[in-house]
Amino acid sequence: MKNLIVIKIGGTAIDQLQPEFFEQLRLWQQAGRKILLVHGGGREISALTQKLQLPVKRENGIRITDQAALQLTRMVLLGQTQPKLLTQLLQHNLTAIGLNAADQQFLQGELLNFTKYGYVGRITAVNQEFLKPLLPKQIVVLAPLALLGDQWLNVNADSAAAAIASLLQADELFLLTDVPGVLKAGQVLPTLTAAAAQCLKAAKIITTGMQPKIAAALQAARCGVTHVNITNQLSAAGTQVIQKGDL
Ligand SMILES: Nc1ncnc2c1ncn2[C@@H]1O[C@H](COP(=O)(O)OP(=O)(O)O)[C@@H](O)[C@H]1O
Ligand SMILES: CC(=O)N[C@@H](CCC(=O)OP(=O)(O)O)C(=O)O
Repeated sequence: MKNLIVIKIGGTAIDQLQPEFFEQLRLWQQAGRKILLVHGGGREISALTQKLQLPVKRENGIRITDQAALQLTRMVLLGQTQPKLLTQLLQHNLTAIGLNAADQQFLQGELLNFTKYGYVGRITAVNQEFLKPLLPKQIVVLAPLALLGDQWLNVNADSAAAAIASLLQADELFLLTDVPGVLKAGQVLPTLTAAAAQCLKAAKIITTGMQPKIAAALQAARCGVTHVNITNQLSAAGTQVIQKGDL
């Protein structure tokens, strides 16, 4: 989709959005760019899980999601995180609409590995006919959930944003997080290839939530999204994740 920018905002990053973020969205909209926001909410899901004295189980940065965890995830993402982001957009006079996977079968998915992760999926289809007329007029805000038939699936938000950007052939994907990019010895790496990421993972320099983020970014770069950046602000390039011939 021409002129499309997909921005993923991590659960922590939502609480740290600066006025410049909203100003940039406004400038892009005025310039005719289409904007789709995918929000996380992992920290809030874990907080509620702990409050209810249930175990928080993760593997490779992915939440192991049984029925109870799925219910909590849906509650937090659609009842707490998404309205919080929509309210901030409203406060900055930006027109936005929040959608979930079940609206016109908006986001469809498939299971990742039920034995390992439970009801965790990846996004396989976006209802483009429904989306197209919405996008020029408003910012579309999405939670990282998908439907397989009538079964809801929890999707890592980085993976959701990358899949959506790939399926829609976005020009740009920003993975906004709470760090200025991929760090090595305290410095932001300006670029990152798959091969470099593998070495840094083996050296335990890339750990926890940064692992699925980089995997998602590489996937989007491979699928033809022209610019893929991991950063903490839209005005800073942070780390550009690039597709190389050595994958
Ligand atoms: N090499 C690295 N560079 C930067 N952050 C890293 C690295 N390795 C692990 N991390 C961790 O990854 C976190 C970002 O992932 P995550 O917490 O899942 O963010 P988000 O909620 O925005 O998706 C950082 O806050 C940091 O703690
Ligand atoms: C399968 C899986 O792990 N889903 C994530 C969805 C939210 C998310 O990714 O939020 P952040 O981007 O804020 O971490 C979760 O349950 O935490």
